[in-house]
Amino acid sequence: MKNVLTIAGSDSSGGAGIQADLKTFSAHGTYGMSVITAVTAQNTQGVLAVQDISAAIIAQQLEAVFEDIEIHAVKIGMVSVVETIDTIAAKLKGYQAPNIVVDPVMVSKSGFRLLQPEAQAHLISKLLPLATIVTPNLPEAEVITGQKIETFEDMQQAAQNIHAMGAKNVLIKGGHRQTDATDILYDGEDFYYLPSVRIPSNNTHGTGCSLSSAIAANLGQGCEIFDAVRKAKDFITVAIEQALPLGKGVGPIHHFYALYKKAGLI
Ligand SMILES: Nc1ncnc2c1ncn2[C@@H]1O[C@H](COP(=O)(O)OP(=O)(O)OP(=O)(O)O)[C@@H](O)[C@H]1O
Ligand SMILES: Cc1ncc(CO)c(N)n1
Repeated sequence: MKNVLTIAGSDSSGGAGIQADLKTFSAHGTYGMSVITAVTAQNTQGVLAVQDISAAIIAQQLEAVFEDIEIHAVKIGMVSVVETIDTIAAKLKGYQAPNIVVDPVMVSKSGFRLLQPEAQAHLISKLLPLATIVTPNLPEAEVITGQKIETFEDMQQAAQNIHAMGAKNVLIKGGHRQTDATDILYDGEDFYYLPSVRIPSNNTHGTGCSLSSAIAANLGQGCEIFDAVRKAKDFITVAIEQALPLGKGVGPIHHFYALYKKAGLI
């Protein structure tokens, strides 16, 4: 059994954040752990409020898990503020954490800001150099690079620019593209296209969180980077196809569908 840690915010509706990450880890047969950076009051319709957790408690959560349990991969999601980023960067360096997946969460699907503007530059300078892979969506890649991204060529250019900021691998996600939902992986040498049609679903709450957690679980289980991303893309596509029409807004994806199907339970 491989042990995978998420460092992220809590989503009370269970579709994104820590809850999506832990469900994804379980669906991949890994043992999931969590360091909570913020508590959001959130549902399928939006984010109502956020309480950031103090840097001291974040540091103690990190110490609690790293001092006790071997960790094979780490996913970083919502980090809110500068102090949170500093704490995470220092601890992950100190413990020489392996397989770090950075999902540079900035704004929720409903448009609520989950990363303070003054923390954006900090995320770039402190977390990207630690990243085995960083997984921006198109608006996040635009903020990180300062360039407009529309075409596949723009996505490739952005991936190269973000790679130059220190991330070993870059996955530019195509969930916000107008046409298809093709993602592009760049490993510093080659580009790999992960093609996908756009599934006409309103229930895509937590897609980004779950994709990055799936990549972390796959890396923790020993996959090479392309395999880890390709398997995660397959997982997210099935999970979106079978998404749950829960709530009055954007419902969650189905984290366990692929697993149940494989086990012959569906
Ligand atoms: N409608 C869709 N059809 C097929 N794939 C999709 C769709 N929406 C998102 N995806 C895929 O889901 C993954 C997450 O991408 P997306 O760009 O939605 O992330 P995100 O914006 O960070 O998500 P979140 O809103 O949860 O933060 C990507 O692999 C993307 O291609
Ligand atoms: C806590 C949390 N993290 C990440 C996201 C992704 O948008 C979200 N909606 N909520």
